[in-house]
Amino acid sequence: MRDTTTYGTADARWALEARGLGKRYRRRWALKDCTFRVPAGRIAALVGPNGAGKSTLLNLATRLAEPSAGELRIFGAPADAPGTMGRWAYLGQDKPLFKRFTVEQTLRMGRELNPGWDQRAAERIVRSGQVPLDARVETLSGGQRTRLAFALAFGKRPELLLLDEPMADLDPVARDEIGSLLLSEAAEHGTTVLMSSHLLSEIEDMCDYLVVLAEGRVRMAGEADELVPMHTLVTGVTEEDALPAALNAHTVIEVRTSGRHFTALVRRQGPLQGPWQLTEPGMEEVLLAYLRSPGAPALLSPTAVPGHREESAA
Ligand SMILES: Nc1ncnc2c1ncn2[C@@H]1O[C@H](COP(=O)(O)OP(=O)(O)OP(=O)(O)O)[C@@H](O)[C@H]1O
Repeated sequence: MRDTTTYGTADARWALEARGLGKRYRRRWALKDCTFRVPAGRIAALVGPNGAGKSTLLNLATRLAEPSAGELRIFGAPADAPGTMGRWAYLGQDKPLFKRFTVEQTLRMGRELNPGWDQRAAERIVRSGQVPLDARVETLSGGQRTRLAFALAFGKRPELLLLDEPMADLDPVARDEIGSLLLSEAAEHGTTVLMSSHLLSEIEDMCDYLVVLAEGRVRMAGEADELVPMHTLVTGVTEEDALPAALNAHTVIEVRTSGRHFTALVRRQGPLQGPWQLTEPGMEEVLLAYLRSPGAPALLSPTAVPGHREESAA
């Protein structure tokens, strides 16, 4: 039996906190030794290549799967503690809705199943997308269904919204609309969002916190504003067909060469001095480099390390 008594109000500042979290399917670890946290109120991206463990992490948070190791806390309480389930809403790619229900009946079901239901918010979301209340779900377009699924999720008034590539099947216009809707609803209610996505431009536009997974492990986690500026793109000429030795003082995440020229994304460990051209990478460039280099040393900003200066998230 797990301890459900030790969490207090201070811990609730962390929407998610994983310590040594792991999930094994037969002999293979889908998620291993994951330790990170996400402060409440952030729009966090969950990024990683196919098979990195993103859905597994969301399944552990939503209790669709049980951890094989470690623990996961949601607002300071174990994910399986009584009462935790009412604090989050989950939206996956498949968006299970009853096809024969009308939009209105779907919202009524949301109201009947959820004690804290916010009918006004749910209706505002469907109406702002011109989704007719009397239309049957089976007649809605993919974008309209996604909007209805968002209305169900936000109507629950969750403190934490967990999204597994919810916009993957939308066209660019619908994606932009739903993205704006998500940001404005989350800002209005102070909702924490953890959103898995493969679209780096979408992440750069929407997210202020990053959790990067590769091969089941956390490769990077923390405030985007802290993590991205720790990196520099270095362009120069190789020395004897290799990266200049002076760069070894830094953490080289990724190197690409073309003839005698190299471009390296490095995590600075001090001043960068040499006959090189230095540029500041954007979030997308940093994420791409980490996604292409799953073996790169992990990077967690202090906010993302459980137990580290708790006051830093305030
Ligand atoms: N129910 C399961 N049984 C066995 N293996 C599983 C199961 N679910 C996931 N896995 C394995 O765990 C690993 C992580 O899968 P997961 O779906 O979490 O990755 P993902 O990052 O969400 O990938 P994608 O971007 O493709 O959706 C994969 O190797 C996958 O095959």
